Amino acid sequence: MKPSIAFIGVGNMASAIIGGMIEAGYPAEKIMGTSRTAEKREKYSATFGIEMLADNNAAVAKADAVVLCVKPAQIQDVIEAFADQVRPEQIFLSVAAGVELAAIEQWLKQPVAVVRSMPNTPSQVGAGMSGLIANAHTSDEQKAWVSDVFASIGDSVWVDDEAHMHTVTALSGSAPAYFFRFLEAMIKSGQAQGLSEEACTRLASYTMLGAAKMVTELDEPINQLRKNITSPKGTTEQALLSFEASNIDKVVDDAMTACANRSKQLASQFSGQID
Ligand SMILES: NC(=O)C1=CN([C@@H]2O[C@H](COP(=O)(O)OP(=O)(O)OC[C@H]3O[C@@H](n4cnc5c(N)ncnc54)[C@H](OP(=O)(O)O)[C@@H]3O)[C@@H](O)[C@H]2O)C=CC1
Ligand SMILES: O=C(O)[C@@H]1CCC=N1
Repeated sequence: MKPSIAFIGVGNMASAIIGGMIEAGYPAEKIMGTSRTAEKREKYSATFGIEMLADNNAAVAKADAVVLCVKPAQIQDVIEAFADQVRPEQIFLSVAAGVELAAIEQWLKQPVAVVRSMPNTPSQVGAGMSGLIANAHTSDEQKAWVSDVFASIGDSVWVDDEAHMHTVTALSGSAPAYFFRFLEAMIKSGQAQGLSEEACTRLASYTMLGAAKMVTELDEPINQLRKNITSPKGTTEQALLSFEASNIDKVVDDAMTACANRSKQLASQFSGQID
C-alpha cells in the first residue's frame, strides 16, 4: 500500500513534485498539502485533486511521510509547532536549501528518519534531478521508498557526505535557472538576427533538450560530442572561440561557486540556531 504523504507548504517546489507524482500515477487521495492561504488551498486542490489543509498538525497526524516544503527561514517554526505529535515510524523529507539534517533532527526532538533532498523544478514534467542524503535513523527500506518517490518525478543521486549538498545545489537544484537564462540570451540574439520569438524558442529549446539527451543516452564523452559538430574552419568553431574569448569556464565556475557559497551561508545561519 502506498504511504500517505503530507506536503507542508505547497508552493513552487511542492507543486512541481506533487504534479510529477500524480502524472506518474501516485494516487491523489494519498497526497495532502498545506498552505495558510485559502486561495492557494483552493487552487492546488482543484489542480491536483488533493486534500489541502490549513492546519499542519492535522496533516502531519494523518501522514506516513511528511515533506517539508516551506522556505528555509520558516522551517524551524513549522517543525517545532508539530514536533510533539511526531510518531517514530514516520519519515520526514526536507527540500529546504541549506538546512542540515542535524538541525531538522534537533527541531523534531526525537530519533526519527529524516532525508534531506535538493530537488529541482523539472520534476514538474517528470525530468527532475534530486540530490539526497539520509540520517542514521533511515532504514534501507525507507531509502528505497524515497528513491521510488523521486523516480516518479525524474531521477536522484544519493550522497554520503552532507557537504556535497552545496555542490548538488549548484549542479542541479539551482541549475535549471542557468539553462533558462542561457536560452533567454539565445532567443534574444536569434530575434536580433530576424527570426520570430516563437521560432527562436522552439529551435533553441529543442536543441538544448536534444543535446542533453545525447549526453544521457549515448555512451560518448561530452567533448567528443562537441567535436563531432565542430567542423574545422566551420560555423560552430567561431561560436566556441567566442565563448573561450569570454572565458566561459570562469564565468560558469564563478556562478557555481557563488551558488554553493550561498548554500554554505544558509547552512551556517541555520546551524547557528541549534547551538
Ligand atoms: N524553487 C526551487 O527551484 C527549489 C526550491 N527548493 C526549496 O523549496 C522550498 C520551497 O521553495 P518554493 O517552493 O520555491 O517556495 P514557495 O514560497 O513557492 O512555497 C512555500 C509555500 O509554503 C507555504 N507556507 C509558508 N509558511 C507556511 C506554514 N507555516 N504552514 C503551511 N504552509 C506555509 C507558503 O504558502 P502560504 O504563505 O500561503 O502558507 C508557500 O506557498 C525552499 O525551502 C527552497 O529552498 C529546493 C530546490 C529547488
Ligand atoms: O534559489 C533557491 O534558494 C532554491 C534552492 C535551489 C533552487 N531554488
